[in-house]
Amino acid sequence: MSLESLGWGPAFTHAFASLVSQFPHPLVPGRVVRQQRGLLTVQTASRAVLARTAGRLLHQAPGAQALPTIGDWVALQLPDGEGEALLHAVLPRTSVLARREAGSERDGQLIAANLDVVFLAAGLDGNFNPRRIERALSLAWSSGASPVVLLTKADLQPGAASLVAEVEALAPGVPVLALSARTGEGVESVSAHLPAGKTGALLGSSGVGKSTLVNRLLGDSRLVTQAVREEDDKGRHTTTHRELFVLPGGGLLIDGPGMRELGLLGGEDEGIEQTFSDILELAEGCRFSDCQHQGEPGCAVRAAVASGALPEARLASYERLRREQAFQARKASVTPERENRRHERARTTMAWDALRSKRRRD
Ligand SMILES: Nc1nc2c(ncn2[C@@H]2O[C@H](COP(=O)(O)OP(=O)(O)OP(=O)(O)O)[C@@H](O)[C@H]2O)c(=O)[nH]1
Ligand SMILES: [Zn+2]
Repeated sequence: MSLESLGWGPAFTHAFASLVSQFPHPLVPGRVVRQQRGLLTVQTASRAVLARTAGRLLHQAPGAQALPTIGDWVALQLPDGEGEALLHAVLPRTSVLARREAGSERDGQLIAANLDVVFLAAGLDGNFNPRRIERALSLAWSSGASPVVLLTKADLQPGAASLVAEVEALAPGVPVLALSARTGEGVESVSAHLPAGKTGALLGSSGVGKSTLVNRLLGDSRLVTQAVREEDDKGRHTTTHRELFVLPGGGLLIDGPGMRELGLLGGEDEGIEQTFSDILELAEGCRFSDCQHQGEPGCAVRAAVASGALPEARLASYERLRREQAFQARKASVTPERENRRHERARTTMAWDALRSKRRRD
């Protein structure tokens, strides 16, 4: 596989050449094509290897942003035989998509690097929310890549055309495509935005149809590119990896369950987020990113209540809903083992009670 087909260009050649001279051992360039937590797979011109980040890079890196992420071009020291390669350096990025952590001193968490296009997918079914698209757009713009909005599940929405117009109005100059991964309608216009050698990332909350779309785009090549799915130690499918797929037309697309955990695009609490977007926006101004608005210093939400900008009753109903939701989430997360232990304890208690009452009778 040539580096050019993975998106390599003259700027990288240049950066790599000046970097290599600083290392005593031979290095080869490659691109991070798969990431599962800290485990990276790097594709070089000759092969794909697992790579470990060199200790020096780990310790010298000024902040998390300097560490390798999916889409990065890196300099590797290949192993003599089998085994892991050592990743010594990350080449300067042309763009970087990071989760924003408002009010925090820390760097944003990296999502992907060296993107030309960021596809923001939103479903045209029940949860359609232009506000969320707006927020996601600002994140995409700040990456340095160009956003393209994908309105999925168009087959479920007879009024798709007017919603496209609505989104176009809030995002002047941004292509807005309606498509259906189910019928295939509009899917080819997605590939048209990703010519050979260009890299895109697909972002969107769970259920908007990202996997279905990727399957459509990949066609038969999915079977080749899809590696064995990892399982964690409990045999569950892990949901954190990101992968760079080569589309039949030569475009490169980063996707994976890890691409949906973008706070801005909403998750399970998106109903609440939607309803109380004003509070969430205020909360971005809180000093602590995990502020509970319970009297922490620098709390922008409490400040808004104090100034009268946010009615106290509205904050109270938001907090009540959050508590209910947290309770539901805890209930849902009772694991079988925990459930077993509870039964175990109940049986033991019953045995003791029986023994005690027997003693009393004796
Ligand atoms: N009607 C319709 N349903 C679709 C379309 N695309 C996906 N779906 C359905 O929507 C559901 C979610 O699709 P996925 O492709 O798994 O969504 P996802 O965004 O990958 O979700 P995660 O894997 O949880 O991140 C599935 O039941 C799909 O069959 C579409 O274009 N039209
Ligand atoms: Zn606060």
